[in-house]
Amino acid sequence: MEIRLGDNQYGKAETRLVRVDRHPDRHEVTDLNVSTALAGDLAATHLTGDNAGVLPTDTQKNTVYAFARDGIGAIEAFAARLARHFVDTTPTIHRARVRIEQYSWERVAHHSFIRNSGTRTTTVTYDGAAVTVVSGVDDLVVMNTTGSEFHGFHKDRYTTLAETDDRILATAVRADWRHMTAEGTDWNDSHREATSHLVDAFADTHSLSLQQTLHAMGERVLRHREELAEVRLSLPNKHHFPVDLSAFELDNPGEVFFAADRPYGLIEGSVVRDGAPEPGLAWW
Ligand SMILES: O=c1[nH]c(=O)c2[nH]c(=O)[nH]c2[nH]1
Repeated sequence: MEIRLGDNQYGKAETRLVRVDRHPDRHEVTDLNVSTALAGDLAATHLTGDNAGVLPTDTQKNTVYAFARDGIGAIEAFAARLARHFVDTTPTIHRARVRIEQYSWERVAHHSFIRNSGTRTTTVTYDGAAVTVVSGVDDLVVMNTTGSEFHGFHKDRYTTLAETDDRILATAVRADWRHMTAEGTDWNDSHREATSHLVDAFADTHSLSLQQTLHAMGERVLRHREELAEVRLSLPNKHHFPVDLSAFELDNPGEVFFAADRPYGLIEGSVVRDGAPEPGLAWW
């Protein structure tokens, strides 16, 4: 019986990096969580413990901090710089994936900030030939207090869910969108616009299911942003159940809800532009 080493990768997960840009009139904060993953000729370390081809994860972490000394810029560009460096300067490394989460700080005074919810994300991969860029958001919490229905669903002997023509629809959006190319895009502008299209579509869509809303959100982004090829969405259905107040001889005309945190429906899907380039390493 042959047993072989399968796919593998390694890196430093969740390097926390904060950079302060000190301008005379104001400070700016860049607050990141950076994860690197490298793959290549790494059989020796797995099979015999020969580490000659292993760039330590500690070095990967140090590289993140050292590169930040020159400035960070858009996280997509910073991730691409790191990914290229690991592959182009380490003979055994043939692929790098750099994932960055950026926490949002809003300046309220010269050097004072409030942290906003919602995280900007990117995943950049490089295989020595092509850079693939995915941008996104995570934990973008949105709610519609009406304009959402859910009825007509399949029922079997275990179904107890009541049909509704008016419910709260709330979710914490995770969205990842794949760029057509790695060059020529204003990353900050593209990110701001794509995020605002997602939110607008969530707000504007009269929803018959969260699945329908998911499709509307992805479609809205692709219709407006020609630099994007595909949007993948993961939408937890943050259920809000009307509380039965009849025991207290009170009615509840859609005003008092129990906000459940689990379990939650998890609605996931992708919306793709016809004829877009193949994803390559985008989702690796
Ligand atoms: O928008 C919804 N989609 C579902 O698939 C589903 N299932 C469920 O119980 N509630 C909902 N809501």
